[in-house]
Amino acid sequence: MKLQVENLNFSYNHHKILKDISIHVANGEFVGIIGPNGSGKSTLLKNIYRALTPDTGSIYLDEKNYRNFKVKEIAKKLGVIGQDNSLPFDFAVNEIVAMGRSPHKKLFEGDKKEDKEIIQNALKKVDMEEMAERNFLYLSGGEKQRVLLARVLSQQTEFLVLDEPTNHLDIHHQLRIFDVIKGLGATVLSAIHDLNIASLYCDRIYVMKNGSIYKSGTPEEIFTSENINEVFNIKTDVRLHPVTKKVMITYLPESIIN
Ligand SMILES: Nc1ncnc2c1ncn2[C@@H]1O[C@H](COP(=O)(O)OP(=O)(O)OP(=O)(O)O)[C@@H](O)[C@H]1O
Repeated sequence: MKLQVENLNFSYNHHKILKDISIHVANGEFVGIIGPNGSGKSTLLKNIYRALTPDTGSIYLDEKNYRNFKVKEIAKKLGVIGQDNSLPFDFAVNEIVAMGRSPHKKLFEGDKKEDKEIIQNALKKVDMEEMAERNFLYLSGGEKQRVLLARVLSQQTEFLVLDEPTNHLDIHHQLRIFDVIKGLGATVLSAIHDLNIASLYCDRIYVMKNGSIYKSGTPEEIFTSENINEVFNIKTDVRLHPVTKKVMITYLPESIIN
């Protein structure tokens, strides 16, 4: 499944937020979006997962214009994790994960054996099997995030749009979730704050600044000290890690290096 966004513009109350955005994600590619707070990452993803409607521009999924997809058709193809997981879900964890199966079913169709296995497997992947019967409302922020990830895994879509999917997770679960997502072989577009995580997992990265695409390229091309300084106004030391063979960024804050 591939995505193409062409010349997308979006405004909130006549205030232009996204300016002429064109991006593409190839089939099976893992693409990150990085950028400072307020640069427009979430707004772009919301336009892509149809929570917002662009002012102008086009979005294509496998060459088909988005406007020509029915809602259920999109839900079979596109799994989404938004930024806000404080949803008022008064349901058990396994019921929420089961919701991921609904695009694949008819109205009022119950869970088959195959659905139950998919749900169980999704819970296992995010380490939430033990909490399957717990009420979602009373979970910690990170546990809620893992449940919503399990829901999206149970949806079994070819394309995932993720808005900082691990921002509430401890480092073990961050790596575990990204390993799981990477292992799916799905097409992924994800906003990521942690530059080292982006470097580890992304094939390609778009950098956003002030509502525009500032640069795009491989992690090696994007993560230079110069680029990071231009976008985030910080000093860094960047080198290729001998074990991961990925670019690793060490932050050099003023109070520590002086
Ligand atoms: N509902 C809204 N109404 C008006 N302006 C909004 C709304 N939501 C976001 N904005 C503004 O749009 C701009 C882009 O916000 P967005 O959330 O897309 O940034 P972001 O890059 O995802 O930031 P962060 O890294 O903080 O999550 C910001 O200036 C923000 O204040």
